[in-house]
Amino acid sequence: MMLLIDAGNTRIKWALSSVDKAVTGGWLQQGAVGRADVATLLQAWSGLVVPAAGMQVCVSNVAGPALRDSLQAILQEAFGPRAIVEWFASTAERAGVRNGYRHPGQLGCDRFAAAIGARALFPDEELLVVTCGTATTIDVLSATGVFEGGMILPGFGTMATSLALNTAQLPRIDGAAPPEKVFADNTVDAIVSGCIAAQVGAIEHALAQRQLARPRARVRCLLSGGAGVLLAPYLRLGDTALEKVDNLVLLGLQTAMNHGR
Ligand SMILES: Nc1ncnc2c1ncn2[C@@H]1O[C@H](COP(=O)(O)OP(=O)(O)O)[C@@H](O)[C@H]1O
Ligand SMILES: CC(C)(COP(=O)(O)O)[C@@H](O)C(=O)NCCC(=O)O
Ligand SMILES: [K+]
Repeated sequence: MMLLIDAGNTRIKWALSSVDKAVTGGWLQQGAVGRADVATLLQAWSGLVVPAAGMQVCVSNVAGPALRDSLQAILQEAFGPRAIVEWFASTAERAGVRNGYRHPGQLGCDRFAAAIGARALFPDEELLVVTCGTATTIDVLSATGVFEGGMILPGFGTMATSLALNTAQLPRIDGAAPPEKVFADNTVDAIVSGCIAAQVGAIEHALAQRQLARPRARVRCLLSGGAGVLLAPYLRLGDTALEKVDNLVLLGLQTAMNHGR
């Protein structure tokens, strides 16, 4: 049994996985909580049955040291010394993915995990790995498993919130429905439409740049993260296949754990 944890800047996602190495995904249980509700994880995890050999835990945390301390305390309280915890980190190579960052440790460990998960799902394919969370990241993984590099931009929610914070007249748009028209006739729809355009535009631009650089290569685009569902219907990727994948980071942690260091 393995407890996999993806602590992002907005939400903490987790899943309990069996140790059957042949299976990718196949969660026994899963959940997600907002960062402010991290304490509620104690209740969720205290009920888990701990195997005799202990509970293997793998955490990807990009949400800072305070959240790490909270998670550490919760894991300690839930499992005590029976928790065997790995704090997943970006390294030069893991589970068949080579990290092309100049300083490998600087790459967000969620991005490295997502790349490992992507390669487990589509081995030997060139992939554009897009994660639409607090930030949107757009990363290129070569068919030979090299994380070649990527882009970071404000995520959909972060973009919209920054407008509300930095202007006098623009409201927050939390939970707004997708707009009926691209060129909107009201403020909320205009913000949503603009932020969708920025996100979708960045993804399409990234794909076009990759195709310019390698015209004959086939690329598959993987879309993950909280805002992925909102954005997917607007993406126009031509011949490029689009796969919506839940929990790419958790899949990557599972793959990395099964692969060993
Ligand atoms: N139902 C939804 N519709 C649109 N956007 C959503 C929805 N749920 C979450 N989001 C967006 O997803 C982002 C959080 O996604 P998540 O993958 O949990 O981020 P992180 O990994 O950074 O914690 C928020 O910025 C929010 O904009
Ligand atoms: C880019 C990120 C903020 C994404 O975080 P998220 O949206 O998943 O909360 C995170 O991967 C991070 O802090 N990266 C470190 C810098 C880098 O990857 O280059
Ligand atoms: K992200």
